[in-house]
Amino acid sequence: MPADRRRSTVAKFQAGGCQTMVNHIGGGRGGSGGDGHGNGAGGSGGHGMGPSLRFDISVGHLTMHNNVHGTDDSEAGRHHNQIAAGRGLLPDSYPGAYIHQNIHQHGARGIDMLHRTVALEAIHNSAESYPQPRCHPETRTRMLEDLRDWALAPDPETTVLWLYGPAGAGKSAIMQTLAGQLNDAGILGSSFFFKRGHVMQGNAKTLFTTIAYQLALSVPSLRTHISQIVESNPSIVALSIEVQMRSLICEPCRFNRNHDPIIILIDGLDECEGHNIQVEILRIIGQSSYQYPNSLRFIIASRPEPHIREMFDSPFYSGHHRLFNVEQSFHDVHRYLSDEFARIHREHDTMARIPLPWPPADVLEKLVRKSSGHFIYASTIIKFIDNKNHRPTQRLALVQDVNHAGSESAFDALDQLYMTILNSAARQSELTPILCAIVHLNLAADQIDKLLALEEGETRLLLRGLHSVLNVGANEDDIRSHHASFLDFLENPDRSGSFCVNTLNRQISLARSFLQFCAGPFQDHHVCGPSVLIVFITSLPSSSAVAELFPLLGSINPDYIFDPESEQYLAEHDYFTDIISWLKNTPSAPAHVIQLWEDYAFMFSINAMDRYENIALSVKQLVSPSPELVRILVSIGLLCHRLFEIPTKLDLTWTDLRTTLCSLRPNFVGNDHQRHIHRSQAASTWAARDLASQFICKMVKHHIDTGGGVNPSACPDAVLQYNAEWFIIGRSLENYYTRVHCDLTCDIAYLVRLSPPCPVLYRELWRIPPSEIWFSAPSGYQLIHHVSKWLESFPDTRMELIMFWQQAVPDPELCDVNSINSDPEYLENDWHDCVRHYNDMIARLCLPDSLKFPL
Ligand SMILES: Nc1ncnc2c1ncn2[C@@H]1O[C@H](COP(=O)(O)OP(=O)(O)OP(=O)(O)O)[C@@H](O)[C@H]1O
Repeated sequence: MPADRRRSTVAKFQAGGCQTMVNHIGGGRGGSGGDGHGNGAGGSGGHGMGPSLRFDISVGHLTMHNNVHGTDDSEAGRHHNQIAAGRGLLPDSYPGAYIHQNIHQHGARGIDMLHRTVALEAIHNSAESYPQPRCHPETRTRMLEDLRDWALAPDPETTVLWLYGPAGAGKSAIMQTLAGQLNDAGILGSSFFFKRGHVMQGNAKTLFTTIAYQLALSVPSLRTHISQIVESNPSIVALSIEVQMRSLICEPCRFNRNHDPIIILIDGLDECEGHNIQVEILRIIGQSSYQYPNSLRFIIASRPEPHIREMFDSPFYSGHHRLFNVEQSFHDVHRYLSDEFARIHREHDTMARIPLPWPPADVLEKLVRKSSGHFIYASTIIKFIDNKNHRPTQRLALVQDVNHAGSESAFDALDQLYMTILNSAARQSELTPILCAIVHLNLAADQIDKLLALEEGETRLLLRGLHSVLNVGANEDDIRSHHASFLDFLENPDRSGSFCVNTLNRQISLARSFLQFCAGPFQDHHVCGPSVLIVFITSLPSSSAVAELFPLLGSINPDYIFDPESEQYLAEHDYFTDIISWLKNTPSAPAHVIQLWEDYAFMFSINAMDRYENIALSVKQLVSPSPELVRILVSIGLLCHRLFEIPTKLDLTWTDLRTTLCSLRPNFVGNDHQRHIHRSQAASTWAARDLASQFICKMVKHHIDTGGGVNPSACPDAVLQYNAEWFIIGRSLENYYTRVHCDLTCDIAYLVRLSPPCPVLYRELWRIPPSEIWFSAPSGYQLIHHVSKWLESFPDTRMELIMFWQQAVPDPELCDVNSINSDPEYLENDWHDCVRHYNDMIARLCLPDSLKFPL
């Protein structure tokens, strides 16, 4: 559209372009004359035909079909003929009218035929849909402005706009308000508001005929063409919607003389019967935008149902549509609520003594938050409170009482909406466990699949029907509710009935699935941490009803409990105390399950004590710890291994680790399997020797198993580390393999340095293939450094091994000898730090000083 034309359109918009015409026509008797308007003089009444008088009220500027047969010569008729030439507008109570004779005079018999088939109630200001939802003043202003700008843009990049948002977000109110504004400006082509289940508005049969009918009346240059098409082929109204679109809308639009954009609004596409038809409508509209790119502009509003989204996401629509999200607006809802509360305060007699502001600001804020920025909640409570038969203060109190269950609830309308959505979903019985997991555990779709042992993708499939209340998002995103009120609804059995997620049976069933999942092999780091598990389990009543969960609580895979990712959460709050006291308070909780959790709590505190200041640790005085215990302590304190790695690194079971470590626990009641250490004075050094020997064997074995090659997936330590850091983007197993290999070489270096001079260990070091030593240059230099120092403790000088390793450097150039990692001073400092760390730990555990390494 040229700039000046656009200006004229906008000017029309701003001016409102309204002409008021009031047409008094009485049924049964001749109508009284219409009031004069513009140049027209008021006409005298026509000779009415009584019952045959018919109004078809439709969009503002267009039609009041006054089929007053035999009254063509009435004053009223003539008068209307004069004013109908413009695209005037009538007040809402008297939608646009101009009399049919006008059409007849232009030979528009086809329009008359069309008129008999259209769904007048689907038009934006139809009497039947009164009162239509409208935007409260000063709300959605920016959105409405953006929509108008898009619709009137002179050179649009797209001609189809999809306005989407969850149930009750306010889409229809926006579409109604926009239709009214465009109509006021005389630039609305047509509108169609679908209505679920309605005989005329609930299906696609009349969509395009209704649109064509309005176009014939709103765009003068199309009128004759549309009329002639229907006249020459009356059966068009019964042909396929594709043919109707092409013949009644696209073809005539080629004759649109003024080239102004023809704006067509379609609201509630998701309410049209049949998903396939909805998609078909989009296909037909999309096709028209290819074929007639500049004449038609469609604004289509719907909930974000997957099949509609998929159509817009498909290559067919790619680049041809604009997305327009009806976002939450807490500001708008606040505005609406405060205005409405003020009005209620003004209008209700019982409010005279209630001080303003009412409700107080904090209550208002809470209500705004509860709305989640969508209007459905806000408008529902206002309708409930604004009831002249009740005191608004009491009604507001009921709204705030979420547990209120009376004959009449504040949320009846809301509940009906949610029930309709849930009842129309497929496979409802399978839906409730998923809803339960969403509400209680905040999970993503793929996590729910795993937790409930569903086939991959099943949760997403089952939730397809609930996109208007749930934001399912990408696979790894938590599923969120669009409306906070939907969660309240699901949690209240009086409101959600069989969909309620808060019944004890449902919660126990979810707990069972959760515990079964955690009892299985470790699958995933991010499904659910122990903190989530503990919070959920301890939210269950401490009654015998939960007895079936005890065996499962006793068989959780510790990999889940000591998962490094959960460590921080567990450290922030004493979840272990919560579960232990919950178990102790629950009748018939078995003692061994309580002890197991006490052991876990103790192990966790040893693991985390030097990383988190708030971790309290109480230990018993142990004068002669077992060699196994010392080995584990060397692993934790000197080599800084974390608990989750120790079973793999030291080749232990979790039970071994638990029994050994918990022998330090003050009231440990397991098998006291501590053995006295023969050389208690040098327990640590012998533990270092044993561990060094174990790690050398591990390295040699890996070399043999992989034929000297690099095989990351055959290295359990690398796989473990790789999985533990699943959240790091761009990580590769190869990197972890290198890191683990480097750590192993470094561990051997430290352990050998701390070992007593031991010829057996010396011989074992010879078994390490040189390629393993130089797999990573810095750790090779580290090994040479510490083993050289260790060899100094031997009575005789043995430096052949060091020379052998040095000669085996594959390419000294490649090995960054100047790197800080091979600097002797750095190596010494690093080693000292580790030894000090270990010695501190021994002190904190109140173990004998003899266990410390000399520095
Ligand atoms: N801007 C607004 N100002 C005042 N009331 C509003 C506004 N937007 C929506 N409402 C009210 O909120 C309720 C829900 O709005 P609406 O029907 O437009 O939502 P919707 O997104 O079309 O919902 P659905 O997807 O269920 O069709 C209605 O009662 C409506 O009148």
